Amino acid sequence: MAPEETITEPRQTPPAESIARMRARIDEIDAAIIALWRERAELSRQVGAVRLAEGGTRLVLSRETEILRRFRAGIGGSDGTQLGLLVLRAGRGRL
Ligand SMILES: C=C(O[C@@H]1C=C(C(=O)O)C=C[C@H]1O)C(=O)O
Repeated sequence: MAPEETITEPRQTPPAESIARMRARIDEIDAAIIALWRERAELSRQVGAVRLAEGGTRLVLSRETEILRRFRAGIGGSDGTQLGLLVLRAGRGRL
């Protein structure tokens, strides 16, 4: 077989290139998480303000419990709970 006819394996992406591509996506994901975090905190703050203005409570524990359950189920174990607690705190403030 002439050299120009040699069948070669598809060129593997060099590790540095694939790491750079994955890191670019990680950076996009982080930016999305930060934007969503800020949006959620602002919405939570607004809901709290409306409820307080109507004479309601700052907290709704049944809803917080359900949110924490989702974080625990979706992320797993105590990390899920911890993250859920941080998300809640970002909006309604510390307990
Ligand atoms: C935003 C609200 O108020 C508080 C904040 C919550 C939240 O950040 O998800 C949930 C329950 C409430 O303790 C709400 O009731 O939806």
